[in-house]
Amino acid sequence: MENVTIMDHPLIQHKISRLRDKTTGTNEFRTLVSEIAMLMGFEALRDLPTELVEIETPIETTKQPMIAGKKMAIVPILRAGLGMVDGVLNLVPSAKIGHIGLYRDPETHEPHEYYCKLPEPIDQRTILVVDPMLATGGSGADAITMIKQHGGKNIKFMCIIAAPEGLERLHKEHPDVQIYVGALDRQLNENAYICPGLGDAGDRIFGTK
Ligand SMILES: O=P(O)(O)OC[C@H]1O[C@H](OP(=O)(O)OP(=O)(O)O)[C@H](O)[C@@H]1O
Ligand SMILES: O=c1cc[nH]c(=O)[nH]1
Ligand SMILES: [Mg+2]
Repeated sequence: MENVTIMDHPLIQHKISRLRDKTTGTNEFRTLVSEIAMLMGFEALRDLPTELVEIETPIETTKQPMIAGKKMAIVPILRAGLGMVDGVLNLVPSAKIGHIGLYRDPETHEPHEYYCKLPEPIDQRTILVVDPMLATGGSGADAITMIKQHGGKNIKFMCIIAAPEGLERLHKEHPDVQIYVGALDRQLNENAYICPGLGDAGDRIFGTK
């Protein structure tokens, strides 16, 4: 699929396997989500624009590449996306952060919006939307639609685990968005949870249930 990257790095795979284990507690779970976000972010941001900047080394003056401007936004989908923000911020400490609040109705599995605040000027930023889980794809697709309605253009989406159904939906509704997936799982179950998955990412990050 064009614009879709499935991570195959052994370090990422190992950490995702640790996340799946139901005996992994909140503390380790949070750390792993943050580490995976950083490793995936490294790949997702490989096309960040650079510009040549004059630098004086102890030997001579030279022009060398540096990240152009400070026009990046990380946009977590609340709540679970929050767990991925720190990891990406390690890579781009000056990034601005937007928030999109969506929860999935437990019966219909449809996403409901409850918050949206994005950094301006959103149309000039590289936007990295983060959410650990892409299940039916409804939340991811709606979040990207909201960002586009606010003027966002250059959008990437990064999730740790995706179901085939969600990946297909997101790609179909937003073919322009580059999608980065840590692991592509088998299927959704009757409650629209990802199998084998890791359970409810938000509950495991925040210790709720
Ligand atoms: O692809 P979808 O079928 O839309 O499902 C994925 C969404 O479900 C989870 O959020 P949830 O609604 O549990 O909210 P939470 O992060 O507050 O727990 C997850 O973090 C995604 O946002
Ligand atoms: O498997 C799933 C599906 C949606 N949201 C989650 O947190 N986990
Ligand atoms: Mg949840």
